[in-house]
Amino acid sequence: MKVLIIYFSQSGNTKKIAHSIAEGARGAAEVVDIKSIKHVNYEMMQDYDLIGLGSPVWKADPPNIRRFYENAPDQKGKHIFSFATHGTMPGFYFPVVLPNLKKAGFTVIGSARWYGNVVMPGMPEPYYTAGHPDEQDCEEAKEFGKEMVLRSRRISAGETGLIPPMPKNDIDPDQAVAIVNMLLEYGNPQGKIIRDPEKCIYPKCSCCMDYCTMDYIDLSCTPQKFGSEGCCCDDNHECAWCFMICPTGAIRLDPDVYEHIKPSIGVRKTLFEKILNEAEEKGDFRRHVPADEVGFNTPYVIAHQKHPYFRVPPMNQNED
Ligand SMILES: Cc1cc2nc3c(=O)[nH]c(=O)nc-3n(C[C@H](O)[C@H](O)[C@H](O)COP(=O)(O)O)c2cc1C
Repeated sequence: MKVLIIYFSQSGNTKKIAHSIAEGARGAAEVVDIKSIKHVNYEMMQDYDLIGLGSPVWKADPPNIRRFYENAPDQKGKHIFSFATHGTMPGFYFPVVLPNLKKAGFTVIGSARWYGNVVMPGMPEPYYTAGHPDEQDCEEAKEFGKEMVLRSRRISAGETGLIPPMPKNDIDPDQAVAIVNMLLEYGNPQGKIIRDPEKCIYPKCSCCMDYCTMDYIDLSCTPQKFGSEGCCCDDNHECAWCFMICPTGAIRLDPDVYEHIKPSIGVRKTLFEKILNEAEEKGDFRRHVPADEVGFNTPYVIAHQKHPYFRVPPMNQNED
């Protein structure tokens, strides 16, 4: 059996889980390849019997994952499993992603999710889920990878009863209201993203262009293109990665990041704590950061006041 694991990962959590899943799958399948979604096309998927598709949770699904399944040609029953990493509110991911994979013609044979640290300009540092994915998460991911290969084989051999039902849309009402409100927000809730060409050192650096989830940036053309609007980014998917990884501070949020995040500090605290306390009681969440040490007074970009706020490796050094 040939398995292809495809992932999108901004801050590295999903990539770590994807590699653990691949390691587990290698114990049961002949060939297991792993690739970032940036390096995958539909044609190459035809060579594989089983696909694994993973990403972080962004409200529901990140826009590049949505683009992947919405544009996919009919997959004629090809087996797929879905996996995700997330912060406090994973609720909408599987109920949105799995039916869409089915609509694209995949047979969805399983799904699993793990907690991951959250790196966003205005989110607490440390965050509640810091330390995840940890060793136990990776062990679980290995098991999951192996189980998916074995399940795919058995389903192909006729045990179609092993195909799990589509998830019920039974999200906790508080979480649902919070997520729906986020989805309805107009523009980027973290602020409009603006690039100052005077401070930009392109072509010496092309980080923002290489890492843009939506390929919104092209600094090689004239006039240069930056963001969803061409001259700035105001996409409501709440990404601010170019701002986080720019080494020179050429990319800023408008209104100014400090002014922007001040009013939102602590707004979601009660909800986050309620959700995580319940998850902890159910044994779904293991804390590495005690609740009273979560950095609500030190949002990420205040805790890390140096550029880049988050260091990414040059794209060509990414082995997958
Ligand atoms: C733009 C953005 C939106 C996010 N939205 C959610 C969300 O709605 N629910 C949630 O639980 N986590 C959310 N997160 C947290 C990520 O899902 C979490 O940090 C994930 O582990 C990141 O994975 P990565 O390191 O592979 O990028 C969001 C993170 C970002 C950057």
